[in-house]
Amino acid sequence: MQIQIKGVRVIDPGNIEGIRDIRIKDGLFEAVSEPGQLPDVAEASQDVNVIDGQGLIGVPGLIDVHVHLREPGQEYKETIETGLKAAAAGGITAVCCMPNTNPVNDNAQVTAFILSQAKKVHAARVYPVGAISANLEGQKLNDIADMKKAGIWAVTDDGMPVTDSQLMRRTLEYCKSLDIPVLVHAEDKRLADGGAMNEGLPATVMGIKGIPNAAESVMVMRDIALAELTGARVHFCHMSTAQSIEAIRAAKAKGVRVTCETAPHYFTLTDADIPAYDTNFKMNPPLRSDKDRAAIIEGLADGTIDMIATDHAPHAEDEKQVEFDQAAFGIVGLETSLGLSLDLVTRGHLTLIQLVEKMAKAPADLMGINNDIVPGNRADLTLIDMDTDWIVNPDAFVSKGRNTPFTGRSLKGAAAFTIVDGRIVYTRSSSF
Ligand SMILES: NC(=O)N[C@@H](CC(=O)O)C(=O)O
Ligand SMILES: [Zn+2]
Ligand SMILES: [Zn+2]
Repeated sequence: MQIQIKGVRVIDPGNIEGIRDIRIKDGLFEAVSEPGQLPDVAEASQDVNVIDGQGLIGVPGLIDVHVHLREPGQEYKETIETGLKAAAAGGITAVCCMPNTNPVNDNAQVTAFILSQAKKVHAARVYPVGAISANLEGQKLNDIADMKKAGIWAVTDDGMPVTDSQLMRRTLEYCKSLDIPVLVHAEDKRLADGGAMNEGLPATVMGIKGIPNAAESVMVMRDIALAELTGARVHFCHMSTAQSIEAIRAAKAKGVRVTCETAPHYFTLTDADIPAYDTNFKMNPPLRSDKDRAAIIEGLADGTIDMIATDHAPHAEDEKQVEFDQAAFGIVGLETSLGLSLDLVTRGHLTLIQLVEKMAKAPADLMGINNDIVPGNRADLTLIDMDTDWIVNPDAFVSKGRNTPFTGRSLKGAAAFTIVDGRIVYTRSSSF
């Protein structure tokens, strides 16, 4: 299949910013030219898919470095197929899947299984992340070198912190020698102490046990110290607090090799927005105060926060339709991420170029892949319609998960086309 995109505004930071015609062939970008320079499609062969790029923005395929696909083992929540299709519907061309499946992705067989399942699906790509410790138990280090050979690009015990600082030091030394990053779920379980939402007035009013900011930031500070000690690459997942951002800002200024992500809910919502006992607003880390939300936006704007990832965490209805403190932590995010993130541009917090850096370029840098829109590179591309107004309706989600706090929210901007490996894997229908 060939694709020709005419007159699209391309934003590929550091490479292109302007109107271009793009030709895609055999999975690769074949030509990227100033408008009017490509031969007319009528001259080309019949199987050319022509897209009128007018009014659309073309960006390198969006990459989400933090997604829970739930397969193997919890296919009732999500499968690799539904998750990768949901990603495509959200304009995301590649996802990194967390290892907290059942069995855990703590060995090369599970990694190979995930890759083989993904191969059957024509949607987003998958980049598996392996577990640090056997069964995420924080005791025994896995054979990370073997998993790397099978296809992982990073490790994490996400969902669980690595409580043992010595094990974390060994992990960082091991991963430094393999040149792969360690993704940190920063949580001090003793400080979190079984809490279910942010510690503060809203929790007190609802009578729900709170989780203090320090439950996150003390572990961020510990792992900055260990990154400094070992020289390893540390990436902090789902940052939610002002104190974490302050610590990472200082670490970067010192030259410590750390990066971090936040998720759309942390720059969009606060604990004061949680309707009484609504478990679709429950996730880990929890929604914080307005001061934290402001610090997250500031961190995105000044570059302290490198990227936006969803922490897409689908759960079944019966895991959410229980008392707040009993409900599963986590919300879905793949299909709302772009719309919510574009709001940062609308509100003037980020430029569109900065947003593309946070949703496509910085993730690629972390993973060591090149997603520039240049001839010869494989064609992963997201075409964004900035003007489309739509309302979040979980019943229309491609994901099996319906657990979103954004039901009924009006958003502006969405993926019009998602192209992976030179194939259109998603086209937005006009019925939205
Ligand atoms: N974020 C969540 O609230 N839940 C995640 C685990 C995690 O990301 O820590 C999950 O797997 O459900
Ligand atoms: Zn986590
Ligand atoms: Zn997660």
